[in-house]
Amino acid sequence: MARGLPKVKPITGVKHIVLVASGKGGVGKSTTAVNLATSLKLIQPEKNIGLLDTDVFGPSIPLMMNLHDTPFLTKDNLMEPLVNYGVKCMSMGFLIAEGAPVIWRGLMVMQALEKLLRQVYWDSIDYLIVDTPPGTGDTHLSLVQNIPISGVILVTTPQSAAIEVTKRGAVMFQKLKVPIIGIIENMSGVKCPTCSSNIELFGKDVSALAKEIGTEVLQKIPLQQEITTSSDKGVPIVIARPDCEEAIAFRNFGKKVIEFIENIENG
Ligand SMILES: Nc1ncnc2c1ncn2[C@@H]1O[C@H](COP(=O)(O)OP(=O)(O)OP(=O)(O)O)[C@@H](O)[C@H]1O
Repeated sequence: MARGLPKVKPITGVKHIVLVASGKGGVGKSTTAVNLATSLKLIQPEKNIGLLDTDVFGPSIPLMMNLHDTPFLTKDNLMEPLVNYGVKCMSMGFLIAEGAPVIWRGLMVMQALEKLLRQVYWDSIDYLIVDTPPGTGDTHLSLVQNIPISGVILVTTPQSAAIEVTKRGAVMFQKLKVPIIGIIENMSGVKCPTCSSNIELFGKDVSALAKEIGTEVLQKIPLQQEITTSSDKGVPIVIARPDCEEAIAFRNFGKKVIEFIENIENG
């Protein structure tokens, strides 16, 4: 290894780390991470699931998981994750006052990330889902250089602007030798409230991108108002309306992620 590069070191107690990333902001990355983590717990209740929010500037997990307390410290000065829906969560949002802006330089962001990676008492976790900031920046590079990552999920909307940056993200992860588990096509269409036909809002074909980067579209998630309203209330759609089409789609996606991890475990 070149001098000065950090060494990849597991997070104590954590078996598998899955990143959720997107090129563009606002495409539903946190929504995907939250519904994936809660789906994994619903599908495999015996497993321990963690959700780590590494978006230091715009943490969404406290709102989406309805967690607003400050973590306790263990006697070894490690932060105890907060738990909801059976998922252990950690976020910068637990450590700063709600609504307060984070005005930090890069170095401070890296120190915060180090804290989130190394000073959390996860105890024992089978799958740690890591929500990342939008784009491909310092945080992504630091994650890849510091912790072993089983795979990454790319989230995009079927819109040229989003697809283009997703491709750049994919190339970055490929260069860094992080396996791409697949793509989530979010807001993939909207159901007409009168005739139920699918309206393709953005109209681009994400499967072409998937083919180009040698992966697959794991799941299409429609644009559905209830995803936003339940998410804003701190209840992921897979918990709020487990039988709706979107919740089934998220669970289906969760099964594919489990399959991917089990394939790694079985060599
Ligand atoms: N399929 C969907 N249907 C309806 N609303 C959605 C859907 N996916 C996400 N949203 C809503 O869109 C908004 C943005 O979603 P989210 O915060 O998950 O995106 P993000 O990519 O993580 O954003 P950021 O760039 O801030 O990290 C949220 O209000 C969320 O509830």
